Amino acid sequence: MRLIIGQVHRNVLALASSRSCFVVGDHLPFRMLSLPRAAGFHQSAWRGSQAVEDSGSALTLANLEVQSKADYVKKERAPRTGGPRPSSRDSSFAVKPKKTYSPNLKPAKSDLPKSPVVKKKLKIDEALFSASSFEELGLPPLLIDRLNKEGLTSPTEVQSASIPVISQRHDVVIQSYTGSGKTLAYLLPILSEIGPLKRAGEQGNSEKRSGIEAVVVAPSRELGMQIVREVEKILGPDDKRLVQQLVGGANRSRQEEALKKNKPIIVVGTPGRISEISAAGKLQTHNCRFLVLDEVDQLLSFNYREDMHRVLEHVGRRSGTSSSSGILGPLARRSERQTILVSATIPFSVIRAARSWGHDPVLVRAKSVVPLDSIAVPRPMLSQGEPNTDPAMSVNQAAVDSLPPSLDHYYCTSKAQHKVDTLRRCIHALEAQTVIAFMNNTKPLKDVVFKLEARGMKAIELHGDLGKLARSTVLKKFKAGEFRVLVTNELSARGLDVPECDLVINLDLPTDSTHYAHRAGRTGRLGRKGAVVSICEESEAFIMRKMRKQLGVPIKPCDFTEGQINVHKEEDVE
Ligand SMILES: Nc1ncnc2c1ncn2[C@@H]1O[C@H](COP(=O)(O)OP(=O)(O)OP(=O)(O)O)[C@@H](O)[C@H]1O
Repeated sequence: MRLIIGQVHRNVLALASSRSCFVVGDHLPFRMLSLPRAAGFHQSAWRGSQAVEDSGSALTLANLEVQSKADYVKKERAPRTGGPRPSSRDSSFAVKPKKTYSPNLKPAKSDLPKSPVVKKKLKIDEALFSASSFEELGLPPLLIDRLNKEGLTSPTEVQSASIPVISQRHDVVIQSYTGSGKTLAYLLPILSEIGPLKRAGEQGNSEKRSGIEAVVVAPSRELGMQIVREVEKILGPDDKRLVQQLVGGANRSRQEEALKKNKPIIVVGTPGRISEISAAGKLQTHNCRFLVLDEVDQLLSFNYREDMHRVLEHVGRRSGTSSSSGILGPLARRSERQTILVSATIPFSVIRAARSWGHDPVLVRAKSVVPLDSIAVPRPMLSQGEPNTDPAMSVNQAAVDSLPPSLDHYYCTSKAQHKVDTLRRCIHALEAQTVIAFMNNTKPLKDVVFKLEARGMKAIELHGDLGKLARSTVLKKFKAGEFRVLVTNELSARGLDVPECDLVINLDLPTDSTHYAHRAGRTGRLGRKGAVVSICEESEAFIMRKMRKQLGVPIKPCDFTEGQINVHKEEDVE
């Protein structure tokens, strides 16, 4: 294996990419993935990756020659390049019979949720699930029992692709659209090897190891706590103390006490709190086998660089391994752990970082597994596949691949002072029951909540200025259906899983297509239907048209009158 050592050292924490990602190292060639061993079940994907490399074009499911269920994805995504979607899809919202709703005539109490709150059964698109079972993926029987007890019987596509590859000890980058089940895609292979549910062959190793065996890092407390709940669910009530949250905003000394008392095998936390406790010598992660960065593109942004540097330097560093002054530097230490990087949006800077950190790192997507060194720097393309001369108009491939196929996208224009009214009309017209409305700042959230409540629509705000307890209470109440609208900011854009959410509204436009994609992904979870409506001022409509081109999806202009949505004639994609 050829190492460009100098390059690695020079590039530690170098800033990279327009999205302010930093990378450790730059060019490290990796051994090619041994096909029969690691990706035998994805030969077609492999062939596809070769083609991609040759053509130098962006990596997509389509050019990976994926057949069968991938056709489903293709069919769903085909209209994104311009033409209108099949009418059956539009019919969910656009072709509803006219109702007699009139904002002036309807009494305010009609906005109140029907009481008592009855949770409707959510229809899940089965095409998202893989043909194989958890048994076929080689998960241990105890773990499968626990999954079945929680009602989880079939893996999703991304889980089917990830579990065998992680079990074969590859470092991986997992990219799959929002709500496709990425959390279990990395948790299940980890819990197959550590803790009380692990496979029989691993039991003998338990004495050799002690302490924390997996560290999961997430950018927000909410996401961190959500992952903790997921681990607790799988471990079951008797063993849930084996996972410890280390999120910011919570009492640090209590977390440190719990580490000492409960001796967890897995910790989940935010970068700041993990590095704080680690620096204080209260968190021993040197023997750690797994490091997961969930929402990796955000974690590698400039804001987190110091804390992430500590995490990357310490997790999985065995005592006795040479320090950073050693000739291999950070690479030697990295070799002891398996690194798993996860997000719906994987920019090329993350691929570059993963190449420099990993052993045989591979990119896992719902239908494919490809070695990272086969991925060329993407060339900007227009959505129609033509070469691009204006970088601002290029398709943002990372964002395109992150959008669930089951979403309908719309935008409408409104004067700033009428936006909340438009929001209400939109909710009525689409008959949405669980709505997340995004704004860019914290201050106006309260005002929107006040206006909605004044009209009898139950709404609540969520933002970072609320204390930890208040934040979790708000989320709990919203998930329980006590409020119809959650008015929030970017804090909730990533990872938040509220399966019932059937409508996302942008009351302020997101800053770019990646932010649009993460916000949009709060609905349409796990193949469910969902709609995204952006409410903008007339002068901002061009931004929506631009975003439509960058994302390659139809974002249709519309308005809401007489209690229904009127979709305007599809504009040609310019
Ligand atoms: N195999 C499965 N069977 C049934 N439900 C599942 C399965 N896997 C995951 N889920 C559920 O699907 C939902 C979405 O999963 P998850 O939050 O992991 O998605 P994600 O891909 O990480 O989304 P995001 O990119 O927004 O973070 C969760 O409610 C999770 O419990």
